[in-house]
Amino acid sequence: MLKVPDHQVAGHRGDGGKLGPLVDDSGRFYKPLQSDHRGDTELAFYESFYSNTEIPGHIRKFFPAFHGTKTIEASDGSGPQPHLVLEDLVAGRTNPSVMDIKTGSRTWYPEASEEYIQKCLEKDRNSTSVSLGFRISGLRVYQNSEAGFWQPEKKVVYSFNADGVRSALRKFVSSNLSLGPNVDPDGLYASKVYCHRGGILAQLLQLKEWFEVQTNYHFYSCSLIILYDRESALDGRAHPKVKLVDFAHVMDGHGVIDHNFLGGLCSVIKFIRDIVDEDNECAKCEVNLGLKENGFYKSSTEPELDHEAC
Ligand SMILES: O=P(O)(O)O[C@@H]1[C@@H](OP(=O)(O)O)[C@H](OP(=O)(O)O)[C@H](O)[C@H](OP(=O)(O)O)[C@H]1OP(=O)(O)O
Ligand SMILES: Nc1ncnc2c1ncn2[C@@H]1O[C@H](COP(=O)(O)OP(=O)(O)O)[C@@H](O)[C@H]1O
Repeated sequence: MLKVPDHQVAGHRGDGGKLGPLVDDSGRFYKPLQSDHRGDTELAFYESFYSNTEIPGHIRKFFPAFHGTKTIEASDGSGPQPHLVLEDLVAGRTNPSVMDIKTGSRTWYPEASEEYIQKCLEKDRNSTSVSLGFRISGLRVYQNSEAGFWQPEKKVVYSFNADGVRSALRKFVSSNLSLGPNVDPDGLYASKVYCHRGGILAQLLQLKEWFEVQTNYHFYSCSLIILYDRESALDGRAHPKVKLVDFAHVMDGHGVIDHNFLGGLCSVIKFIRDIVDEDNECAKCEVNLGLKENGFYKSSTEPELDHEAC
């Protein structure tokens, strides 16, 4: 049985008669192949990425598994349409908290039309993309069974400045958002989600190591998805994950570092590190996990990070 995903936080949505992704109950996410070059580009990326034997296994895990394409009834009622068949990143989680971070200060790619570049430039300048190297495109934070999710409206998210981004990243790991906007977010889950062994920070550092050397692809307008399970966060099983999605504008890297994405990634890491640095529980974790050396964060060299409590 296909349905519009409950946990989608950004992008084109399939409700209200529009074209958007669908999910089934066996853990698959069906993204419509966009009719212009975007669909072809994204399909070509998945095929290239999963046939590229140079991509290390510990890097593949940052990408949704790819199961080819399938023609299914589209969400907008337009009849059977081809879709990418992907792993549903939140399958099996009851109330996942999810954030979409569009990474890179520049979302337009060199070969784009002047009209498209202008449209992207406007969004990049009017958001934190240019100033911070990334922007939050959407988020959804689970609170409790009574309050449900905190999910600010799109126009609120799009108006975040640097302080808004900082606050949203802290709210993402807080338990008291339902008490109202005047209550300081408690950051209760920061240690379990951001700096936990195998947590978001360690995964981002691992991804950064790859971006420091990979020159095959340039990831324009691509998003980092960060997610975790709040309900089990306090007993150390938050299962925090970093994933990459949206490859509709991935270009050939031509042997050059993707400094646009890498710069944005470093900036995301810095924002999360600042939250971690202020957190007492996290301070213990950093020492235990050896994330820091002489006061500086070092990149993880562990090929597989596990989820044991630190
Ligand atoms: O169609 P629009 O104007 O809503 O723009 C889409 C963006 O929505 P936004 O307006 O920024 O909320 C949308 O952004 P989000 O994923 O919602 O952040 C995508 O960038 C989409 O591009 P593509 O499907 O990845 O090629 C964008 O589509 P295109 O700009 O490629 O048409
Ligand atoms: N494989 C996936 N599994 C679960 N959710 C996904 C997956 N891919 C994307 N999403 C959700 O859909 C949103 C939009 O995805 P994206 O690929 O950027 O679409 P668009 O091209 O319409 O912008 C993401 O922010 C995320 O919430």
